[in-house]
Amino acid sequence: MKKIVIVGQGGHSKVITDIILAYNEYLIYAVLDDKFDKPIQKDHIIYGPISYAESLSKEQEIFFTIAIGDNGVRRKISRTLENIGAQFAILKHPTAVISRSAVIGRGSVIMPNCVINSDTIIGEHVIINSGAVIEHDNKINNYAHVSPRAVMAGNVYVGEGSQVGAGATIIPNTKIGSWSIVGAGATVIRDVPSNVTVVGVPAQIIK
Ligand SMILES: CC(=O)SCCNC(=O)CCNC(=O)[C@H](O)C(C)(C)COP(=O)(O)OP(=O)(O)OC[C@H]1O[C@@H](n2cnc3c(N)ncnc32)[C@H](O)[C@@H]1OP(=O)(O)O
Repeated sequence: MKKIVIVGQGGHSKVITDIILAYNEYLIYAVLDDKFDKPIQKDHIIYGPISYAESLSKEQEIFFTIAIGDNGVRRKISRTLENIGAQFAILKHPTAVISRSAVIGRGSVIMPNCVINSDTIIGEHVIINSGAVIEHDNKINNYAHVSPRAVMAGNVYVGEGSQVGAGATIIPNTKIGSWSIVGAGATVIRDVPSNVTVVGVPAQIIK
């Protein structure tokens, strides 16, 4: 079995652990978080600070997953790990329904009960959270997060680092810029620029 290192030990990390355990592809080898000051071993798992990734990355057949929900922090850590040559796992819960023509980038996580339809492209280090529906021909860029039960209709574009809140709906042919936030429950009916927050039905910019 391939070894996996989970970076981050918060709520998001618990769900990622369940996804790893749902498959027999990876063995949880280490959990890294800066709440640990030095590496220790417990129940056959190494717990240590994130800086310990450098020694772990030199081992054979070892993969990393960044189990941190904050998109900016995930980007920062991914860059640090890339610089030390880390390889990233793609994690897909067995209940997710994913089209054969969909493409999923390294480091991305597809949570339980998601649907990802034809010709959709999911970038790197993206989170598609529980029960989200990503219809055909979407492009979800690096470090984005589609929260639980959000619905992206056909041909939606989500820019780098943006978060689509829980239960939000984006109508077809709509573009969300980079590092924007769509509030929980919003319905987006027109393009959203970069670096803004939108809420409501229909969604309006509040920040
Ligand atoms: C497993 C997981 O948990 S995955 C994580 C899923 N997370 C989410 O879905 C969170 C999505 N986040 C939200 O919806 C947040 O409320 C945000 C980001 C839209 C706004 O948060 P903040 O920037 O802190 O704004 P704040 O709470 O100050 O609200 C600003 C105004 O917008 C309103 N507002 C905030 N969120 C929403 C919303 N989702 N829908 C409608 N109105 C909203 C507030 O009532 C407030 O209105 P007021 O000025 O008239 O009082």
